[in-house]
Amino acid sequence: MPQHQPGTDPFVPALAVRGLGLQIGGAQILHDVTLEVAPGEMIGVIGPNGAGKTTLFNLVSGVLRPTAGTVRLAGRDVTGDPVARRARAGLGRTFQTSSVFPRLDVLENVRLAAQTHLGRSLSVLAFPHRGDAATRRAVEHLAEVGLAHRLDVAAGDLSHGDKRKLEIAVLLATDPSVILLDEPMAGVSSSDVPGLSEVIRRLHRSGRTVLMVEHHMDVVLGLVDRVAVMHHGELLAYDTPEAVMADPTVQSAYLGDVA
Ligand SMILES: Nc1ncnc2c1ncn2[C@@H]1O[C@H](COP(=O)(O)OP(=O)(O)OP(=O)(O)O)[C@@H](O)[C@H]1O
Repeated sequence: MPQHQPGTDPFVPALAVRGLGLQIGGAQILHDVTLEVAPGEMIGVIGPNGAGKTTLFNLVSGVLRPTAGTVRLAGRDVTGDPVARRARAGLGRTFQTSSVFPRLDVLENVRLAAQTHLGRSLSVLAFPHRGDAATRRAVEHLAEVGLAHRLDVAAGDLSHGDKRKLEIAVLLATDPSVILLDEPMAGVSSSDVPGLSEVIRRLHRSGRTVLMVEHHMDVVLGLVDRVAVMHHGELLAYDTPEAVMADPTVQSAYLGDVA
């Protein structure tokens, strides 16, 4: 059982999406998506290309505004809030493409995020030292993702798998209660997949709430509590991996498409 983070109420969903829709021009990109995620739960979001997975993440994180429905974080309606306010409310997100500063070293990438979160100025000239709060926090998060031995390496020199781990450490430095991972395995070599999966598994075990869009079915099914299956902008199924895999509608609509 995942531990619940302090201050979270197990009876209030960490994330609740109700009747969420997005219409652009005449196109219905997302239609009537309703799902709840309990504190400490890990959800996999799957579906064929163009099914609406990234759009769902964009609506939840505030990159896009829905034309219908609501988004609630720990019971609070954030539907009208911009990205930064949702981030302050505890929503953290990684993107499909790498977002690290390639010329800065691993420690500096995370220290900057920690420093910003702790309310200090966003400056690499803030004369950091190993004992300051932001640096301590950065080292802790880098240990959590298994990069404690690579602090001085330029982020641009890391493998794709290690860059993904670094992005997760950057995210952890902002202390998110709900984490959205958008295709964490994208571009990662197959030899790096097990290590990265283990890092994600640890995020879950530490009690954080995680939603993950991922095409690697074996990774998703081995990690998550429930799977949300998207198809043509709608939520086709939302259940345990076993139930979803056994669902004939899912098999024909999704698994049939990708076979
Ligand atoms: N701003 C937009 N304007 C018009 N169409 C859009 C817009 N954003 C997304 N779409 C369309 O909506 C559909 C869903 O796209 P989305 O990127 O959410 O799918 P996805 O499931 O994440 O796909 P993938 O697995 O390829 O990343 C696609 O057909 C896409 O072309």
